[in-house]
Amino acid sequence: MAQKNEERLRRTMMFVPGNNPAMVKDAGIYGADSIMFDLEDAVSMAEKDAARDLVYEAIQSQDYGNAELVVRVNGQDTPYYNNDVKAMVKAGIDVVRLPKVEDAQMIQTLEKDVLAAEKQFGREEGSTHVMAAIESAKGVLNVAEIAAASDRMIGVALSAEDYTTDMKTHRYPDGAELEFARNMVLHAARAAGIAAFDTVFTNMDDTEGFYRETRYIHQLGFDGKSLVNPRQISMVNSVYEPTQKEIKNAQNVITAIEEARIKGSGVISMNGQMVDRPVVLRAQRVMRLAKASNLVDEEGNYIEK
Ligand SMILES: CC(=O)SCCNC(=O)CCNC(=O)[C@H](O)C(C)(C)COP(=O)(O)OP(=O)(O)OC[C@H]1O[C@@H](n2cnc3c(N)ncnc32)[C@H](O)[C@@H]1OP(=O)(O)O
Ligand SMILES: O=C([O-])CC(=O)C(=O)O
Ligand SMILES: [Mg+2]
Repeated sequence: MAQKNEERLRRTMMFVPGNNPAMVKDAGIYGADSIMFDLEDAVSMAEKDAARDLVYEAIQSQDYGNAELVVRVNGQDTPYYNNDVKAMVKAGIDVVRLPKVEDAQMIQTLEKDVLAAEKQFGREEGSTHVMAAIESAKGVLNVAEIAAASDRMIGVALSAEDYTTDMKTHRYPDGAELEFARNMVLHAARAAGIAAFDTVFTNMDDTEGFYRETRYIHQLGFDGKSLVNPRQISMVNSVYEPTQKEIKNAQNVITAIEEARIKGSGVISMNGQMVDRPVVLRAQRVMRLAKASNLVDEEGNYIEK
């Protein structure tokens, strides 16, 4: 079952077109934290039913390792939405990603439909998580209530291709057109205690632009990014990978606070720097990222390369 909380890293959520048998089959080999099968915009109208069947079969039969399995279903205003939700819950998907979410009511409808499908197909009630893609001005303005709309919510994602279209602009290299939306999505996610995902970057040849954008959203505090291509996974991971200095510092913080706890104190001084709960929480996140990047062993010791 999917982990809702901080324990699961969600740096990379890779779109996999649901109508492409080879991509669906091999999606697990690239090491994405989350694999997102797409039934929506990557799939033509004529292929909607075939894609749903293909993804359903793959979830049942393929081994995707530890990756979280997500499906982007078709929107609630389409004739495909109901069958998508039913089939994916029946298959045991971890997370249903609803596109073009504009208000909390849409998430409450999804929650009701997911619960009905869990009951119908004998799946554990509450085991299917959901997330929202924010793709319009209305969605951005309502993102705080959307993020808090259901206990099943694990995250909110900004979807900049549709969003910039709605805003009557397009994407520029400096990203100024996304500044407000990025900050709204991120703050809504943090206030609701769920993950924030930045949008896709679609120019496969612009590696420098991809790094620049990833460094920027990492600095803002996003958990990760939606991706369209396996080559983008290692680039995101390298940006999210902590440095040796950050790891050593995190280890010292965790050791020092543990020693302080034994002595009955919650706040200590380390090299002139105050160490309290927020510092410890940041250190624990650094160690989770270090472990996921194979930079430390099970005991948390740095692995010299
Ligand atoms: C705005 C939106 O809604 S975005 C979301 C919808 N869009 C998508 O889902 C698009 C997904 N991505 C793709 O289809 C492709 O990566 C493209 C079209 C962007 C680029 O295609 P290519 O240049 O052919 O990719 P590339 O040469 O890097 O492919 C290398 C390998 O990775 C595989 N691959 C590429 N993209 C993906 C993917 N998203 N998922 C799984 N496998 C993939 C290819 O099949 C290929 O495998 P092979 O070596 O076994 O033949
Ligand atoms: O969710 C995404 O990043 C892709 C997408 O649909 C969009 O940008 O409109
Ligand atoms: Mg979109």
